[in-house]
Amino acid sequence: MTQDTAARAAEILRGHRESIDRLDAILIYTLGERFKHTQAVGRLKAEHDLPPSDPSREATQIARLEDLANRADLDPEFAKKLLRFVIDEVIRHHEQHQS
Ligand SMILES: C=C(O[C@@H]1C=C(C(=O)O)C=C[C@H]1O)C(=O)O
Repeated sequence: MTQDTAARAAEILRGHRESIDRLDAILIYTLGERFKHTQAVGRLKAEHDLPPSDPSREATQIARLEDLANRADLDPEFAKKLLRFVIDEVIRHHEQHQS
């Protein structure tokens, strides 16, 4: 590899990493906003004696996310695992609201 091609590759890598950093920030802020709403849902459920989890709502979301993932060129299995991970954390919060 010449010095020129190495410098060009380094520049391309830097550009990708800047984009990755911006997208990571979007992911974190988006998750923060999502958790604000789910915390409000958790308080509402606790006030009205509703169960922490809602499997039928989850099934609808998983089907929707699978479709979105396919359209976004994202592995649908990964998208489902990610949503499951997030929802499990939300349910844990809801259980804490009820105790
Ligand atoms: C947020 C809710 O509570 C739980 C968490 C969900 C989520 O994080 O999307 C979905 C369904 C519920 O199991 C809800 O009922 O809407």
